[in-house]
Amino acid sequence: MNRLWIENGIFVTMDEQQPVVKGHMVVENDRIIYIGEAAPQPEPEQAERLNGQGLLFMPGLINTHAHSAMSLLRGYSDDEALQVWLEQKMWPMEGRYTDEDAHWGNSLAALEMLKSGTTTFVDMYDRMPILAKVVEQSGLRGVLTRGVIGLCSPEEQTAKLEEAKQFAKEWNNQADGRIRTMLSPHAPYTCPPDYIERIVAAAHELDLPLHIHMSESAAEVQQNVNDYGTRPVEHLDKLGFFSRPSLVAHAVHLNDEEIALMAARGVAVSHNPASNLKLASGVARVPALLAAGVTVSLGTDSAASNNNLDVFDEIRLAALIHKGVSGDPTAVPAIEALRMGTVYGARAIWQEDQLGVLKSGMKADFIAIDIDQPHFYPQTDMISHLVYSGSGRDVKHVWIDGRQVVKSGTCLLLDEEKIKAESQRSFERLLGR
Ligand SMILES: N[C@@H](CCSC[C@H]1O[C@@H](n2cnc3c(=O)[nH]cnc32)[C@H](O)[C@@H]1O)C(=O)O
Ligand SMILES: [Zn+2]
Repeated sequence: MNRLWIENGIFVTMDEQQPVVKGHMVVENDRIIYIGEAAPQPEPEQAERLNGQGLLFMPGLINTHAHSAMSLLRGYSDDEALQVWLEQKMWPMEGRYTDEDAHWGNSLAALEMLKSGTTTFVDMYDRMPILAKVVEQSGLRGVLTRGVIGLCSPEEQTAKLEEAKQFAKEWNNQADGRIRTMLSPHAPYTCPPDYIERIVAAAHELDLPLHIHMSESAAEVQQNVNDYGTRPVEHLDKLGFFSRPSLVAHAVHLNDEEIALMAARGVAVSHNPASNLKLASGVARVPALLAAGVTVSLGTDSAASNNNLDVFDEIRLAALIHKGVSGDPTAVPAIEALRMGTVYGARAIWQEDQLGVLKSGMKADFIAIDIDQPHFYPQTDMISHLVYSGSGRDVKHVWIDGRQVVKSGTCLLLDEEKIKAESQRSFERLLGR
């Protein structure tokens, strides 16, 4: 039995009932068992005690769209349009990856995510067993899916789908339940309709959710209309995609009918503001999506189009850019942006009953921010400070499933120096291959 009793802390809970608590939190094994202003009664026995003075505690951040292994390609191709970046820069480099490269890219991402306060992430890529092992070791929580590109022979399509199914079956609920799995056609423009239908059928067979890149650029939407006579949302709907719980990344170019259809089907969105700005894909219609009742969460996309994995950046961008493009300073208020990185993230991966809120009975996935720094003074509205002044660099401690994984900025379960050195060597080998 492990017990942790935090005293004297400020807790930004994301719980509508008591949004900010100054006081105590008690964790037993993987769960929060108490949070409140008064000291817990009776006093927890044999608990490790932590003085929360100078710390702000909040739910761990949830990154709902990433490609961890691509961390090795950070800074390799900047300032290009999506299709050029993807087809001419990323794919050739990814084609040269070995298992070892994937391991170091994934480890680098795990290190960066943990240290900047992400406790759960969604990842779509290949060589997924390698990432699953990194998740297992690092203590992270992940929703993992072997993404498949269908621009290949029917035999290769089948082999990729089988690999994706196998991975999903083998790893679902592994790592003490911290790993969940999904299936994912990469995008409507990289998977022919009949292949998407086969993937949807497999998701029904295995009872899994689906993930996909959708309506990221205007060119992609136009191509979908030219090739299939419909825009991507209707196209996927006709293929049965939304008959499964689904999470779509980007969703930048949507019309009102598409937003209404997504709301009706319960489709969740991973909004990736930094990646969309950098690739000049456009700005997603987040206020309209939220108004329609669509769950909007936040993702970094990969470090090759971001170029970091700091979800605080996405929170801040989400709170800023929609004001800028709409001319309405009340668009996406701070608290709503913070929800997108926590509660709505949990909802987008169908784990809102467990994650995203600090409340008795929830999983003990939480982070401690060092607020004894100039940019957090005067200590007034801490939600405003987190969104508009904070960053992942302010994260001091991280717990996942009640286990401390980052202590005073150091990852307890990963070898930081080795990961940095091996990532550097992997990248140099990739360049020379
Ligand atoms: N290599 C696999 C597919 C891996 S899915 C992950 C893919 O998503 C690509 N990717 C990363 N970010 C984006 C994005 O924003 N839009 C579209 N594709 C992306 C990434 O380069 C990678 O090729 C196959 O051949 O089946
Ligand atoms: Zn992506």
